[in-house]
Amino acid sequence: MANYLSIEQVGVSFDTDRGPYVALRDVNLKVEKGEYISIIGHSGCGKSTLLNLVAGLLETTTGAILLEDKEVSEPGPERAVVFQNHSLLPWLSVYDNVKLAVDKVHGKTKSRAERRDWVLHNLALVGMSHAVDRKPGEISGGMKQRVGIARALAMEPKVLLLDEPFGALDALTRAQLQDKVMEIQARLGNTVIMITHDVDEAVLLSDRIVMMTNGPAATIGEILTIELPRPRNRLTLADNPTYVKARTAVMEFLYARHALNKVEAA
Ligand SMILES: Nc1ncnc2c1ncn2[C@@H]1O[C@H](COP(=O)(O)OP(=O)(O)OP(=O)(O)O)[C@@H](O)[C@H]1O
Repeated sequence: MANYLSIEQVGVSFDTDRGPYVALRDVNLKVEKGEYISIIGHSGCGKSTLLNLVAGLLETTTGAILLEDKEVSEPGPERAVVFQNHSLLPWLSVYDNVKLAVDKVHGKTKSRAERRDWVLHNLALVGMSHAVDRKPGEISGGMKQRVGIARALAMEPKVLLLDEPFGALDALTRAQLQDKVMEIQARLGNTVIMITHDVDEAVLLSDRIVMMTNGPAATIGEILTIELPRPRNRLTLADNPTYVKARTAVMEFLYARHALNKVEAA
């Protein structure tokens, strides 16, 4: 099968006052359609840089990113991003925030009524039907994040890019939203790339966990395949040997083999 998303020999170097800073070097990754990939690594290793490259928000210095054999060179609705700090427009209602994206992407292909149904359908998917008329300032952080996910899904992206989507949420809301995303992915078969700092989140949600080495010149250190059947249930997995083993492997990578030394971490 041809590669769906292919990150080939990618390197990124930033110009800084002190000369070029090589953030990423020799990053290679092939992602299959429908895969759920997590990227984990210490702060500053280049996770967001990698995600921004796939989003087309940043250009590679070397190498290329191909989606269905087409080189990624700019942002596009086929690669929708959900950021940690929900980027909803505060003066628009929940409905209008999603509608804006739907009009942009489906303005020419769907009728007015179809677009309205599509906005409502995606808000229902994330469990937000009850708050369509509210403004972002009137809903919780978890609800805002749901709207951000609905907005991204409504664009029917080939790849959904999640940059620490649950990072700012309390533990309970986080768990609820993780379950929601798993449920949606099971239903729609989205291809997802998610940045996380949370080992349990990575193991629970992913088909594969991409573990990054520390910068400068960070790269993929190891890729761990999570052989757990779906649907996955956080309660029954807690003492599942495969789960525990995967969790330990990620911890070992991050805190033993690629631990940040105290000077770096300071
Ligand atoms: N525009 C830029 N100019 C210069 N250096 C940059 C730029 N963007 C990122 N960097 C540097 O590149 C490295 C990778 O940054 P990036 O934000 O991708 O890391 P990260 O792994 O996502 O970090 P975190 O987990 O803290 O969000 C860091 O050292 C950062 O300081």
